[in-house]
Amino acid sequence: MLIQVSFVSVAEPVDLSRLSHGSMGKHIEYFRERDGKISLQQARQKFQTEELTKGTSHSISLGIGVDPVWMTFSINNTTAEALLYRLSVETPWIDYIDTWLIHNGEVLTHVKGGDGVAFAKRPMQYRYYAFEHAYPVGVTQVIMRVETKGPMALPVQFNSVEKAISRDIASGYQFGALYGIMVALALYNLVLFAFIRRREYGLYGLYLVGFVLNSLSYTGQLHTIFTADFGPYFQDWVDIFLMITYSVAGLHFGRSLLQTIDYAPKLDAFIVRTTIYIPLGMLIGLVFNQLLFAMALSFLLNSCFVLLFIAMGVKALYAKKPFAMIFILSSVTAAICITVSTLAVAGILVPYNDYTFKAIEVGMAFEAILLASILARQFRVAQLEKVVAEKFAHTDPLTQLNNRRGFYGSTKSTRQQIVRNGRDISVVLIDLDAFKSVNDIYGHSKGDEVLESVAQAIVQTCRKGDISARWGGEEFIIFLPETSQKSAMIQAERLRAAIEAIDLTAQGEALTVTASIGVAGSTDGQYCNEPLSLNSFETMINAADKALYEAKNSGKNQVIEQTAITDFSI
Ligand SMILES: Nc1nc2c(ncn2[C@@H]2O[C@H](COP(=O)(O)OP(=O)(O)OP(=O)(O)O)[C@@H](O)[C@H]2O)c(=O)[nH]1
Repeated sequence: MLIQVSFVSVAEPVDLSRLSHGSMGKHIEYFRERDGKISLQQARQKFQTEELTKGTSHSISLGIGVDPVWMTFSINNTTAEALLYRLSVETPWIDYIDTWLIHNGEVLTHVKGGDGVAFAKRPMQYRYYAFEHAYPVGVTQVIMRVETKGPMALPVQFNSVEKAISRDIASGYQFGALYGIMVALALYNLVLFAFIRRREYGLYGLYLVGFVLNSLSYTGQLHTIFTADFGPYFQDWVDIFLMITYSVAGLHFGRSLLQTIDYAPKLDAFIVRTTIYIPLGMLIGLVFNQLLFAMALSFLLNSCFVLLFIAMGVKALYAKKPFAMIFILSSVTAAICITVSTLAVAGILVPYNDYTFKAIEVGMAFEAILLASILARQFRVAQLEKVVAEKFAHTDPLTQLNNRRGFYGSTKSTRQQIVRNGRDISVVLIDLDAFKSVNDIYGHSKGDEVLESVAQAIVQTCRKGDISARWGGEEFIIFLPETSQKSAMIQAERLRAAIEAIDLTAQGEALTVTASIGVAGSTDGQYCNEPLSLNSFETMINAADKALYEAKNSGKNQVIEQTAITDFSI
């Protein structure tokens, strides 16, 4: 009878011959240690006499800042020999875990661990609490006491050692893939930043590095690799500072990408202040050794992070910024995934399992990739803008002809070739007559229309190979390769007539436009009695200008060539 009573409240033992691996969550019964610390003996009594709560999912998730928990489950080794199994609690932040194995009423072993215990003293040098034991034939009761300041999420796993090792390998691959993508993206963006010096690439790189460090830290991996011997005190502080690196870099990346300062100055200033004051508050916490205070601030920043991201996206959408929608999509996805993981860890609404625990990482990876796609598109837009800017640097926006810079650039190679071959070049300079009065009488836009029409007339009159440009306000120039001054005169006269014939009306009346034209050029490869040289081009333009001046002074609407000019020494 007594034996029967003692098993009433303890769940059926798990048969090891049928279990090579799995979660113990649904086999566990537990109670909370509400009235001060109790001994193992007292706990054993409670397990036998009190009503216990049964686990319902893979993890016993009870929330943040809760009383210590006593848990128990039993396993039954029905084989003929002891079996080596690994017992683990797969949350790395649990402060203290004590496990007792009880066989035939005797305590076989007591294993202490948790991140409150120095890494070197933990039962396995591992990122979370785990130990291996050869379970003897028959029933062994496992009793655990867990105490932690952080979230009480207790996914208890019981695996044969082979299975435990293969789970380790699988999780190594998963983390490797995740961090591999993140680190590759981070390096790529940091390299881009080093070469093209755009802040958003650098900040995005830092954001990704921060994310990886944060993940390494809260999954306990950092402390098994880099900071194993630094002690739990150091680890706690490192954890909370690493937690905020990605949010700080991420927020500044968002500001820089969306240029929030231009259309949401208050939000922008709030973000700047948040990313200064919260880390500052944490530093003060460090100086006064107030871990809980600093921890609360880091949680606050990380919770605000996603909300501020969404707020930036919404503001950008209202301001009709490109990429705003995809920015919102990425941050909302991340927010949902972070919420899922947080609720699962806190034991509220969402069941705890491998997927819900890792949702935060999947969400962040998804967000990182979407943000990378924004940067890639932005890169493309910047390239297009550069091409357009380059075009405008050489083109007059009103007439679409070359400007001065475009003119020199596009004539250069032809000039060099002609000079080498001893052939002819000519220059025609055109200045509209009394153009000021067109603006004054009919307005500036009519003046613009005239300039466009003249540009068209020039393009239509030019032969293939001629290069025209807007030289100044109402002045145009044409470079005529393989053309002697004599031939240039004929072409200039044709152009003068074409300009005069432009069919324009203003205020219901015909508007006649005329131009004065100066021409200068070489004959038989000679210019000013010397073979053409590259220098003679400037001299030729000046000579055409003088001829133009002459045309203006002697009645306008005419073409004059440089022979009328006697002084070439410009
Ligand atoms: N609409 C318009 N006007 C321009 C532009 N660039 C320069 N102008 C005008 O062109 C006029 C040039 O005037 P002036 O240099 O006195 O020349 P003009 O009236 O043609 O006189 P002459 O050359 O002596 O026949 C000025 O009124 C400028 O404002 C432009 O892009 N669009």
